[in-house]
Amino acid sequence: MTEIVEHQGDNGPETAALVAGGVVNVADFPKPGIQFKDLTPLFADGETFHAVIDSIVEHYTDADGTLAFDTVVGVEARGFVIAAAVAYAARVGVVAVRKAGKLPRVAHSAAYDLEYGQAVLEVSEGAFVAGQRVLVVDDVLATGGTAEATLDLVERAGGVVVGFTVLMELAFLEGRKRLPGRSVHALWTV
Ligand SMILES: O=P(O)(O)OC[C@H]1O[C@H](OP(=O)(O)OP(=O)(O)O)[C@H](O)[C@@H]1O
Ligand SMILES: Nc1ncnc2[nH]cnc12
Repeated sequence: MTEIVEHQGDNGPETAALVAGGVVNVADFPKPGIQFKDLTPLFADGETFHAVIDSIVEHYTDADGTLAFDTVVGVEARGFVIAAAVAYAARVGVVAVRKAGKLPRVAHSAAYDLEYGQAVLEVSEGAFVAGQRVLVVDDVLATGGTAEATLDLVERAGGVVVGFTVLMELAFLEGRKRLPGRSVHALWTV
């Protein structure tokens, strides 16, 4: 069995503890051998969800209140929950990067592997103004396939990725190795 080593995460031990308290481990989902991290309890707890979203916005806000991003991207489906809340709290817009076949006006597609399968992600025509600063958010960083594909799509669509944030990073799957030179931010790392 993999030994789980807990680290505090980039926003400090209090935020890491909040995230940790909202995650349930489910063995053998969606396939045998996968330890699935279910963050739906975190989303369902209003105070925790609020604190976690505020913590992300604060991380990208400097001392005089200036935001480091112009828009937020969420990755289907769990990333949508986080992205919409971050965008609302920061008073910016939100862009959905979707699984194949869901968008009516596809500009770019990217096929990728994730921990338990393969998929294709797509971004809409006109999703970004050229040079727009983009924060990409998701719930989990595992192997990094989803993140690598999403960041590539954002850049092909004209956005400038200023950061990638997740609530939980499974460091033993080494997702950061797929994201060299990227600013990766995890609230809780195991
Ligand atoms: O780092 P990786 O190995 O690529 O895995 C991380 C991705 O896997 C999950 O999404 P999933 O595709 O299961 O979609 P869902 O949100 O629709 O459940 C998760 O929300 C991340 O997007
Ligand atoms: N183990 C895991 N738990 C939850 N989401 C995931 N996405 C990829 N791997 C995952």
